[in-house]
Amino acid sequence: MKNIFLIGFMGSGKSSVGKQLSEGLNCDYIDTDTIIETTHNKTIPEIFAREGEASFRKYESNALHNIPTENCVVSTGGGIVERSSNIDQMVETGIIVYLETDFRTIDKRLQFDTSRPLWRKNKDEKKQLYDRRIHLYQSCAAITVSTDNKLIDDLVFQITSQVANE
Ligand SMILES: Nc1ncnc2c1ncn2[C@@H]1O[C@H](COP(=O)(O)OP(=O)(O)OP(=O)(O)O)[C@@H](O)[C@H]1O
Ligand SMILES: O=C(O)C1=C[C@@H](O)[C@@H](O)[C@H](O)C1
Ligand SMILES: [Mg+2]
Repeated sequence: MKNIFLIGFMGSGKSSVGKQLSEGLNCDYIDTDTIIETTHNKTIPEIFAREGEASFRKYESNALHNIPTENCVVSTGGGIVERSSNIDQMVETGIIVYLETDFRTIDKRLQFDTSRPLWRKNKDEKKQLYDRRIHLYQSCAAITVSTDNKLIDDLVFQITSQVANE
């Protein structure tokens, strides 16, 4: 099976959906954020605070470049599309699924979140980041699934059927 890369903004559900999707497809599961935290033995907020975002992006590209070449569902970090080399790798080696989610939905899902350094910014900055990134997600996705008002189970079902047609 080709790798399946889940992309989308913070809070779109890449990690929640990815785990269940991999179980349904009976394949391996990888979350690039988890790989980074395990490899460097630090939380993402610690990496951002001590080393900065640029360092985090290097770790993220390394994590992506070292995953197995097939049979994995990969939940990426929301900023994976910030580097074009990451996009190229995902396009060339797998099927990219974009979990499209309204900003208002994300704002609601992450209202009490403190684990995402880029979500701690003010609302205008977060909306600007969202507006800039949606074009990147849209431009590289083979499959787009809207997650607003959808249950994780239903998203897993929808993605499983759409991936089978690829
Ligand atoms: N379809 C959904 N319906 C309701 N809540 C959801 C849905 N998908 C995700 N959530 C909730 O939103 C929060 C963020 O989800 P998750 O961690 O899976 O997002 P993510 O896309 O992996 O974010 P990140 O880019 O930061 O890794 C969690 O509390 C999760 O339970
Ligand atoms: O959108 C982003 O840039 C991020 C999303 C998270 O998955 C983590 O990768 C980190 O908090 C950065
Ligand atoms: Mg995640």
